[in-house]
Amino acid sequence: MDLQRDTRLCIEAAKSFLQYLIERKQDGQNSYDRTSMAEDCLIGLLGDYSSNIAPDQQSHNESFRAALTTSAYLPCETPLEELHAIALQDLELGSHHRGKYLPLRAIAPPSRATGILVLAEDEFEFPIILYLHQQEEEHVRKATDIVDVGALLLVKEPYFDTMIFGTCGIQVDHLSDVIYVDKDDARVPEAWRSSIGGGNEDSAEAIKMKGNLEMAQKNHLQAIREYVFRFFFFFGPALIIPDSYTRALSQRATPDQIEVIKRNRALAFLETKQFDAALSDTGFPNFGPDPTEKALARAAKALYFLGRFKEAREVLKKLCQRFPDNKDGTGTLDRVEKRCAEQNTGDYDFRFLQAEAKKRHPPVLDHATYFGPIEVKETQDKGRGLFATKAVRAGDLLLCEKAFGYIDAHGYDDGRPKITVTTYTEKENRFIRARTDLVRLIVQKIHRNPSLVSAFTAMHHGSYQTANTCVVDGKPIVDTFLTQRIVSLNVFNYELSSLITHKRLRSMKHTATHSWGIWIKASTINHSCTSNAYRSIIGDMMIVRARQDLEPGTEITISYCGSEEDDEKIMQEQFEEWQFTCACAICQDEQQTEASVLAGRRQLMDKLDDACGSTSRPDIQTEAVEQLLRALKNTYTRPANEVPRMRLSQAQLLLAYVYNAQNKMDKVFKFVDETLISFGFILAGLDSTRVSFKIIKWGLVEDQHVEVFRLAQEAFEKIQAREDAMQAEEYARTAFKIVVGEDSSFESVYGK
Ligand SMILES: C[S@@+](CC[C@H](N)C(=O)[O-])C[C@H]1O[C@@H](n2cnc3c(N)ncnc32)[C@H](O)[C@@H]1O
Repeated sequence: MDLQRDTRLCIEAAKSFLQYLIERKQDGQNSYDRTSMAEDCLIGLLGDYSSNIAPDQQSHNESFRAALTTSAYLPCETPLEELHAIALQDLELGSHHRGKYLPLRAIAPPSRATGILVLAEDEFEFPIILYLHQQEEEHVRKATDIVDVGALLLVKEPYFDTMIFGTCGIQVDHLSDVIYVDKDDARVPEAWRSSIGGGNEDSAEAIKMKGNLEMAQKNHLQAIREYVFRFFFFFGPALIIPDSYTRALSQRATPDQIEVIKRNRALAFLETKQFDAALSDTGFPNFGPDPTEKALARAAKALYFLGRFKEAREVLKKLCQRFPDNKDGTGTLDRVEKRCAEQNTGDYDFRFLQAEAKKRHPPVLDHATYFGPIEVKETQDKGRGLFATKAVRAGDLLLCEKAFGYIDAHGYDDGRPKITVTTYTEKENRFIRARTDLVRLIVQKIHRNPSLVSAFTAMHHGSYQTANTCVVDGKPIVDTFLTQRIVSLNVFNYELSSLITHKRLRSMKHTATHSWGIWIKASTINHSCTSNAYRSIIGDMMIVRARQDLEPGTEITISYCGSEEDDEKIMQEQFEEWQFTCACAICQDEQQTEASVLAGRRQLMDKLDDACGSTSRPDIQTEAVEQLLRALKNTYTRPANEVPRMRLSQAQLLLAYVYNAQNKMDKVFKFVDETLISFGFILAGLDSTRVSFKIIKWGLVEDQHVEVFRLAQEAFEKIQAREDAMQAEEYARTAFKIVVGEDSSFESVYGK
């Protein structure tokens, strides 16, 4: 959020609060003490908030909260009925008031910072700033829909602390720590009940009608969203709140009325992405002997969004059977059948996925997750890991997983307001913003859908001590700090698709990662610099393919940070974020090699870079480069198929191209061979022995290998070795499939 805008919002909120105080003062409703305290509070808020922002910083942006997060603390695990009320004057600064709850009433309109700021009072009319974090963004739900003037809330185990503006207030970091209540709630102070006016006289039917009216008022938007919902699988702003129906259900009603109210509320829950609750309101799985069309249709939708495609299919079959005229039934059944097929076989229409990823913003795709021959097991020293359950070949699909949470940071460049902390660079900024948004997205998702909590919280979270309870007051406990930790240890970032990355690398352009996501199963894969699997991306679908032939029981590994770094120190620094030290063959070899040898290798590498980097291909001093390569090879004691030497490959490939241009075919084969050997491949048929071309062992396939195999193909064609050329082309295609995730786009990049 733009600081200027942020400040303006605060000032506006503060002004309206001051106005409110003045009016109350004029009405004789306010004691002087209280008003002056409120004013102090505001002066603190406005003064510190705006004076902290130097004018030259105002064009910069970012999440204050991201930079100034409080130390982690656990959410409240105690049911409300076991907590005791506390008043503001009894709060201690810097304390989490365990065992207590604080009833508050909002007394000014809310404003947005990275969360929602609202001025509230307790029953003794003491004002306080309440800072609600992890709330939905304004474009999803208006702040006034969350907490407007007059809203009553109970803050569980309130955390009273100084805030970023230098004033003090109540920080609510965990969504489950605040409960919004009705004026009828027994815990609402008596004074507020009477001031708000009479009890609830509306009948269930009357309140239901109100709910229907709310729905009807959104008719136009609703129609649009229904269209989007069906065809683009994307929700627009969640405007319909199921509260009226919930209130209606708390009144006396006949079973038929309850049935109807629940069905209506199911739709409202669907609209607000509360799929568990929607499903429960439809009656699923026991619809009774005479299920209604709406109950079946809504249950199927909820199941679809929860990824429970097989159950959705059964419900839809029932819907189509009983209500053959239902306009959604057959179409949705077709779609569900496709998801079931994807889930069972991993048979995706990848061309379609690529097209969808380009078209959708954000590129969140409508496809099912496939898990191939894999299982999660404990490793000896790396926590859990993913293992192959069957023999697989290089290029085989191990999994294709839809993201649990996904953020496309493209929006930060133009459309949406930027947020930046001035002490962070632009790149770090994007990084912080994306993570902050991803945490909020996940917190919101699991808060709304308790059935998803356990899979997410089982993800690796290092030494973080989690709460002992999962559910309190009938709602899932959502620990923001645990979510932050899980995101930081498991997040990956990408371009829109690996196909785009591949094309960019091919044309020597820089790649730019914009998207951040969490993939639950894929996150069980441990790192190795000599990994035997490769992850690629299409929109929010992560694809993991075998990079080599794998025996059953082999631990599947991927590289967390690319293989271009071969400086051990730099590599290990990258792992600090994940809190481990890599002990793969490359890292071990670096550690065991004498410092003088490493220094000599670095010097030779610099010379090699100079020899290759400054000249255009035909001008390269081939003999000098070959000599440097020979000297470099002598600095390694173990063979390349055990300890790959990726950095040598660039010069080797360059030589292969130069010799190809000079039609020195023996040299072409030699340097194609050496390029691949540097990546750990073992090959036959690329030397003077006239055996057929064959990969005996796949190495660490990377994007450039598609070109390497195509060069081999061209060279074989030149010497009329057709079968070997065809074999090389097949390898090029397999390499493409591994790095891009699919090979249906191969021709679009390389032609026929
Ligand atoms: C994305 S998780 C991988 C799955 C994790 N092992 C689990 O139990 O869920 C990343 C964490 O796994 C561990 N890890 C991954 N690769 C490792 C390696 N090569 N050596 C040691 N620990 C590793 C580290 O604790 C790291 O923070």
